[in-house]
Amino acid sequence: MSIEIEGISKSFGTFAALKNVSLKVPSGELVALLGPSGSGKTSLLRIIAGLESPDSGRILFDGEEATKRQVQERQVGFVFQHYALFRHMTVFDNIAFGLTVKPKKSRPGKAEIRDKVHNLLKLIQLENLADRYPAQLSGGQRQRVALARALAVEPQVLLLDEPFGALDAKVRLELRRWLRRLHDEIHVTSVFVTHDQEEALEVADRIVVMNEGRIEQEGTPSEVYDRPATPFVYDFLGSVNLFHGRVHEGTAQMAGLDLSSPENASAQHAPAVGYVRSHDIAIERDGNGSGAIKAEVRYLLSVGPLVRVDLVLSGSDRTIEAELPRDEADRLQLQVGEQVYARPRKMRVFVEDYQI
Ligand SMILES: Nc1ncnc2c1ncn2[C@@H]1O[C@H](COP(=O)(O)OP(=O)(O)OP(=O)(O)O)[C@@H](O)[C@H]1O
Repeated sequence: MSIEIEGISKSFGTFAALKNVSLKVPSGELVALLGPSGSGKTSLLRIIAGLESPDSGRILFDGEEATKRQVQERQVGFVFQHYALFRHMTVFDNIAFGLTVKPKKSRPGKAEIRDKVHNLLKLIQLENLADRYPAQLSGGQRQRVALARALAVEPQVLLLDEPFGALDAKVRLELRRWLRRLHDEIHVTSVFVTHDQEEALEVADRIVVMNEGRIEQEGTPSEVYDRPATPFVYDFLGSVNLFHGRVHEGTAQMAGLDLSSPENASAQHAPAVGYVRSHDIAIERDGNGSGAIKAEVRYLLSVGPLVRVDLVLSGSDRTIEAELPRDEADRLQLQVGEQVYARPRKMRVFVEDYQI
């Protein structure tokens, strides 16, 4: 089922949590709402669910107005960060719950419920744990059961609010990959709230980046990562360095670099900021050719397969951060305190309201 969100606004008292948000979620897609705390992700999810009503705007399911529909009529399944399973019920009974409380005329028979729960147990790969109680499961297993419980009633839409937020990093990683594979199998339209960029980039078909109650950008993971539409998106999706400068005679000049910027010829002397991701800064021993900036190595830190290098730009006290594969760092044999050259391989320049 497709979801259309048209011009939704929502305030709590005088605080505007959502400001005229519009979004289309095509049927069968897995969409991540990504943004910092307080950006309005959960509010939007709750409005889609019918747990909250908007002050203005409309929600359409498959093109039909659903704004006034009750939660029960919307056929949505939820998984929350702390979706407490029923403690006194086994895994089997937890998953079966939604089916057993259906009105008699639409309730499946016992045998049908049993088959369905077994199929779901297979789907979440917990076939052997049907008789356990929630307290006898790990956090990751509990969230898988919560997902199976949500899926048991065959929702048209699945809403997930930070479902892996309470789990440790390794389990989170496993579960998000598992969720991606699961979605490839079942294709239920899903909206997934997260503040974790990596999680969104890895799991979602499309990412909606939210900030202060508005959508900053939406697109495929590679679109939002490789072509951030705004400085906010650049900053939010991965570590980034800022180079401050000005536009002069059609060229953006920053930190001793000249960047040709024909589109910008009209914005003479406008302040400009160049954004470069840490992994797009190369370090060289000799800065042959243009485009390299002299810098001093201030700090080196190995993080798994990468080495983080803090560099102080020569002639200023500004620090930038480069990220190198470990073999590249080994080859360069960098030492703290020595002079090197930093070369931004890819820079995106934002001049006031528009970008180059
Ligand atoms: N029921 C409420 N009453 C008052 N303010 C609320 C209510 N619900 C949300 N807010 C406020 O609206 C803003 C957006 O909240 P929301 O939970 O949608 O953000 P979020 O992006 O999901 O953040 P988080 O990741 O921290 O959950 C926040 O400033 C929050 O304090």
